[in-house]
Amino acid sequence: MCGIVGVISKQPVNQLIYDALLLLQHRGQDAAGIVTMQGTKCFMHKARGMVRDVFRTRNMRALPGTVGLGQVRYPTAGNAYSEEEAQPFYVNAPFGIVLVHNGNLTNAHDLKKELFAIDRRHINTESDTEVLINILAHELEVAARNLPLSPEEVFKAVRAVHGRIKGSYAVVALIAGYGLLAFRDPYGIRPLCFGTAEGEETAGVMVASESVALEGTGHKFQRDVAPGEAIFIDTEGRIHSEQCAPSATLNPCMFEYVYLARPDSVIDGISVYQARLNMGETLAQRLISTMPPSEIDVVIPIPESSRPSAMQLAQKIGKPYREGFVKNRYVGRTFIMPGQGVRKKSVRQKLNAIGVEFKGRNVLLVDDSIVRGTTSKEIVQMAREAGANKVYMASAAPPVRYPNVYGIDMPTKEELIAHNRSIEEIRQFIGADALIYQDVDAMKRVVGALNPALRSFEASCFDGHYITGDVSVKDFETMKAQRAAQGGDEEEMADRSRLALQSGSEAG
Ligand SMILES: O=P(O)(O)OC[C@H]1O[C@H](OP(=O)(O)OP(=O)(O)O)[C@H](O)[C@@H]1O
Ligand SMILES: NC(=O)CC[C@H](N)C(=O)O
Ligand SMILES: [Mg+2]
Repeated sequence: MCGIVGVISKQPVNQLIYDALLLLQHRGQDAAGIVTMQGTKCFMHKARGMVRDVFRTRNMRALPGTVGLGQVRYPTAGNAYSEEEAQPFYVNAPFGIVLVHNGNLTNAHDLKKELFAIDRRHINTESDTEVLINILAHELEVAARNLPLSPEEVFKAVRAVHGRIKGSYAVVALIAGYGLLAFRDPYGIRPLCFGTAEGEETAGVMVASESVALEGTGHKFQRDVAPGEAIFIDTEGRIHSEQCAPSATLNPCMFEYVYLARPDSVIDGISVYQARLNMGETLAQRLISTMPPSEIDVVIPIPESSRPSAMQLAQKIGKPYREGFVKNRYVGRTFIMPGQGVRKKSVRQKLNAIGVEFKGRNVLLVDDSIVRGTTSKEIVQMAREAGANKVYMASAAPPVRYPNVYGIDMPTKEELIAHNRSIEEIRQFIGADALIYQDVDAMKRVVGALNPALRSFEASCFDGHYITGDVSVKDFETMKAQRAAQGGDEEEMADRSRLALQSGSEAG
């Protein structure tokens, strides 16, 4: 996941995009970038780091114009440490295009070769987003016959793009002098929505990954972009839209509801907060059928994302909900940090136990998910060090057993604690006295119940079913090789750690 935003307004958009990116910071902590457009001229600033570190006053002043877009990056392809792979990407022909992307292309490698062999386009980085912008550029070149470029020609190009790229993608692009284009993959895996602002001075349209970015910047949520749909907002602010995929279906990523998104966002008609409450409720039912709640003295969430589920679970089993860990708000989200060394170190820097909540008690720790087991292993140990009698652990999500290829950085099964391990083996690894997991079907049922029109979710990391149907063993091998090629440069890791620790997280 990454956070993306695009806006067309009557007023300068630099501050608006900055504010929206701050609201999306929880989706990417590695790099940030903004492009604005004045007339047909584009102005760009992007760098590694969190939004507050990347944009200084002088950078903001150098971003004029009433049209623009931005991104916060959480790398899933290429290199986390490369400044060149920070987004937005730019190509000068045709027209001048700037693009931001949330998602992951599964055929980026083949497309890269194809782009050179057929289109004679050179790709200079390992980023799948650079591939994507070049595919869009090529298809716009083919579709645009006469000037001026029409919305129909833009949609024709998007139809061709859907035909070539595979995987997950929510995209916002600027076409210099013409407007803002947004589209979502035909499976609707990654989120994208848009809203409008009223008023003589402030009228405008914003497209963003999450509704929280719209609300927090004074935009009224209009609707989600449909899977396969493209929306083109011309420089006058007129909204054109068209379905550009022949058989689109909605399969939002389940991990957005589990962990990625902010709880105050609504994605594809489902409140993320309510989804987490519901997961807490079914987890409670499962717990009651596994062990007598009378053995538990207190329920303690592992901040931040597990709070709604833990709260609901505690209420359901009739036990007190207490805050036993304090989160250092100046440490970012650990799961989306690159490199296991940094993640491990950051758990202890991020969370600290309040002794009085643990001493002599049987505690049930609740987390939203257990992925690599980094957090739970450390936390269980911290609870014991704080004097807990028994330490039970519950996960509001089912075991994460399969790699994700759609924009969550867990490309290899070997790094997943639940891969090829029984629940008992995982329990031993994290050192808990008992371990309870959510059930996959129960999770789909209770989250799905919040939008009856929704038929399915992209939940491959839990059920091993890859919705796009074209992910092969070769793709996993390629991702594994890419990861290995990135290596674990210790200096870079230390650098990353410093950056992450210096920056505050805006995560909900
Ligand atoms: O098993 P692991 O590999 O440790 O990954 C899972 C943990 O990582 C996330 O927390 P994170 O600190 O990223 O963010 P949060 O503050 O939103 O909970 C998630 O909420 C779990 O706590
Ligand atoms: N998490 C994402 O959406 C990543 C976008 C893109 N694949 C990148 O690595 O930059
Ligand atoms: Mg967490």
